[in-house]
Amino acid sequence: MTGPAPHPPHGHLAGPPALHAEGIVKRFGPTLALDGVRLTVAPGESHALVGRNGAGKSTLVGVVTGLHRPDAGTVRFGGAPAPSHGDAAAWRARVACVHQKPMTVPDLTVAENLFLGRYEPGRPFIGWRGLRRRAAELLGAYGVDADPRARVRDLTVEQRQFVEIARALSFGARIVVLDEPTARLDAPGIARLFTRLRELSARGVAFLFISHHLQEVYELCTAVTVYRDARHVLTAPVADLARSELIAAMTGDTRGAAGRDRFRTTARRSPAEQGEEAPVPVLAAEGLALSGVYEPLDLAVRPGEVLGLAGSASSGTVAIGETLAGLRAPTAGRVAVHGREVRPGSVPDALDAGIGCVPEDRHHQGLVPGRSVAENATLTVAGRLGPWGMVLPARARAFAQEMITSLDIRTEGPGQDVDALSGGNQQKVVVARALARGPSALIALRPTAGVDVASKNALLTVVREFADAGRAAVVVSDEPDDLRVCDRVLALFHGRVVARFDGDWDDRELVSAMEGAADAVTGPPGPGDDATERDRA
Ligand SMILES: Nc1ncnc2c1ncn2[C@@H]1O[C@H](COP(=O)(O)OP(=O)(O)OP(=O)(O)O)[C@@H](O)[C@H]1O
Repeated sequence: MTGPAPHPPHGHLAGPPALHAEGIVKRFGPTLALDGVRLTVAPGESHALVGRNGAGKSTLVGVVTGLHRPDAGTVRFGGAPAPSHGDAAAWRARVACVHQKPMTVPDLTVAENLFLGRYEPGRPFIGWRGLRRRAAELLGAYGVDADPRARVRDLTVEQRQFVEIARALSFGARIVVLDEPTARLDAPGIARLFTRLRELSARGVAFLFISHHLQEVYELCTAVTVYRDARHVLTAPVADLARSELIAAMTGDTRGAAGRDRFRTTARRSPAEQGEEAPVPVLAAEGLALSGVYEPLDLAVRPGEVLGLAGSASSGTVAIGETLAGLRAPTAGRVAVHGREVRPGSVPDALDAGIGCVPEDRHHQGLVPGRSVAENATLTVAGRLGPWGMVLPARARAFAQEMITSLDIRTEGPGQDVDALSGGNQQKVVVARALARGPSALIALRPTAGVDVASKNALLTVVREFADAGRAAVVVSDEPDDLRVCDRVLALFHGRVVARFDGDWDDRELVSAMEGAADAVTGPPGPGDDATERDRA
């Protein structure tokens, strides 16, 4: 299926490619991150770049945005050679990148952010009124609904992304790189983003879209390029490529190893179905509440069980998971492991009680930069492996090696610096770390964010096996694919349980419950199933 670059979707947008990269080679020390790859994005085209964790996507983004100087190869914008390295303003005028992490300055206003780094010729002072007026015009021109006087920190993720896009386009860029732009948006936000991107495409703006969500690729993009192990594998019109072919190109496996229904066959362990008496829960919460975030909740996760907490960004599910793991103190209620009460809001006590956590923000709560994969994977067991600061390398390396294999972490080995791993592989190290101490209960907050489609299954299999060994797991996610590993799922909307799913469920019902369409607890209650909301009045 390798072929020439796809044609632009609309005849009137023909012209030299918005972006053309060819023969790009990039090394990081001994690692060959890009091995002679190419990429061509036509004007007005929405082009997806996909590949497994570590395939080289972010490195390519770095090369075409002027961040990394390639060791070989050429980059052209609209037919003209890329600016010289170091001329940041010239790069910004050609290509923009909207990262998962906002590049805007949170304490400045929208207007200030839009005109940051631009001087007005002949005017020594900034005219604030003029600035705001021009900001309003710019926002209007790109259909961005944000007040120029608002501080960027007060904007929603969605508004911030639009401000960044408007800013980039006003610099003259005709191609925008979107790196996992939907990661922190809920379903309506994603729909609005896509509508806006389609409008901009129709006006000739090209997009390079990096995503592990293949359904989004099919929804938004007209062409797709696949990289695998630092090489270009395929470029094709999205419409011509079946999902199975796309996954096969990413994994190099034509036998469909990344089958999505893997967990459907796993026997779910609802005691109700098995007619058993409910065993004593491993992890229990009673009347757990966080004022203004989620309402009082009882939970009981039994041995062998994976409980799902499903909900969008504002549902409170992440906060519940963080409370269970001691990252937040609840305003009411208690948490216990095997009947032992855990001190509220204490991570060390939660760890001692046997709770392991995969936090949502791996950059702040997950990894220690500048340390090896083995050190990071075993951080919480430092005490067991040896005195502080003297982690026994052999045991740490053995555990890390086991995790590298079972979680499919792409690294040169346990001794590699964690900073050198790709984003998805760093996430897997965070999962390893949560398991390092042999916890009884695992709390996994959006564990597969940034993880590629094949690695997702490896990771969810690890969660399933963790529970199957008689322990308990809680998976917080808004992705039906993640929730398939669960025995039962509670769907939350605005801090309240709105639906319960037991046994086999329909993903569409689950998604509509997360979007607030269901406002009743559904599904048969199991005996002793106390995972319902309390004190609703
Ligand atoms: N700063 C760096 N130093 C050393 N190696 C690096 C560095 N950045 C990336 N690499 C290596 O380059 C390769 C490609 O990484 P890259 O981040 O481009 O992958 P990716 O496709 O974006 O992956 P992901 O989907 O996980 O984000 C990986 O083997 C990675 O370990």
